[in-house]
Amino acid sequence: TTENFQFTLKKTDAGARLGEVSMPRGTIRTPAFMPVGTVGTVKAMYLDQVRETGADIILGNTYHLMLRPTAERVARLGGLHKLIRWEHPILTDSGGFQVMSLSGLRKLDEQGVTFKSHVDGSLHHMSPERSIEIQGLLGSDIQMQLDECVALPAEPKEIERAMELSLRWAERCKVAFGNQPGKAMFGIVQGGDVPALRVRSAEELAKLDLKGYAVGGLAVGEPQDVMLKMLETTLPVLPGEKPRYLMGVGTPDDILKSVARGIDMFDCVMPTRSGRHGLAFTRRGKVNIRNARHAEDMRPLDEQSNCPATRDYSRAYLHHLVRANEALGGMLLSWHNLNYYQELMQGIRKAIAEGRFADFMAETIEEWARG
Ligand SMILES: CNc1nc2cc3c(cc2[nH]1)N=C(N)NC3
Repeated sequence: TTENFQFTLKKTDAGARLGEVSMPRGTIRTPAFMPVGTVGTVKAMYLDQVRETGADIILGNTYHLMLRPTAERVARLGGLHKLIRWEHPILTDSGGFQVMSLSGLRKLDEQGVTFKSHVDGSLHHMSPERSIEIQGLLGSDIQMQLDECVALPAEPKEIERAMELSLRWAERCKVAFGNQPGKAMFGIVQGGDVPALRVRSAEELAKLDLKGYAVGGLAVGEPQDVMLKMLETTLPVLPGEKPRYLMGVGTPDDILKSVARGIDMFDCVMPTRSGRHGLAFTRRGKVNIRNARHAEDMRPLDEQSNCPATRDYSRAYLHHLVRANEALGGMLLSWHNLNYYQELMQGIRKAIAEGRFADFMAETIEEWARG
């Protein structure tokens, strides 16, 4: 680790990149999957287990934490890392996406957004400056700019207006963030599904010389081929020596195809949320453990795994727990899925290191299909 934020590109294999982000709190091996810890917890998991699965960094959310327990209280309690007992890096989203998707949005203007809390209906205002202030109070290592996310489909004029506002907010966030050597503020490329707007957003953000760049406004229900097309349009315009983060993505298939196009970092609720609903990701494809076919299947999900949830518990027991809506069901499947995602990332990193990523991707997708 270093006292500065440092991204090192170690190897490329066609479009895929092997790298690492070193920060005072630890090193992030990329391509990286970041478990989502929305309100200061990766749901149904102990953070020791999250670390054990191989996670180098987790996410927190400005929107949720500012509403409860509030950023000021987290700061009084010593910051998020101390409060939740995770001493490795934490990336916090800015609230841009959550305000649009979760709150009763009241007003959006040049200054910021005014919204009603989905927790208690109280009124809140968030400006780019306040979002960065909150992320600072939380002690976040990688802070995201405040952006305006437009739900697709949308009129190109509307997408352009939101993209240009997000660019102005990126500059204000850069000023508000100032100079914090061991930390980083990432910009977020917007532009919806309009290639020319994506390119302009990426070009303008690149001029700000930020520490890293996220591709946002995707994984909002658009088809995978549209998402991949936007990556092919956007990534070549972003500086190659900076990390690229695809927000909210995704399934194992999304991740493989996005790594192939040059994405370094991912976050998604998929492994934890679907685990709580009884869906297991495995090397042989998805297993809906609720399905009656598992009721007396004494096999574990994968006897070769080193994860206890995957190796030691029968599908029959997992089926029973999920059908009975028992907490242990969601706990074991979240643990299994996070471990599967990290094993996938480990396989991806190894394949890039050995110059065989294309084969790894084809073989992995083929094995899922075999079922
Ligand atoms: C689940 N899909 C998803 N797309 C996203 C897109 C964004 C985001 C979070 C997301 N999650 N956070 C932002 N601040 N902006 C863009």
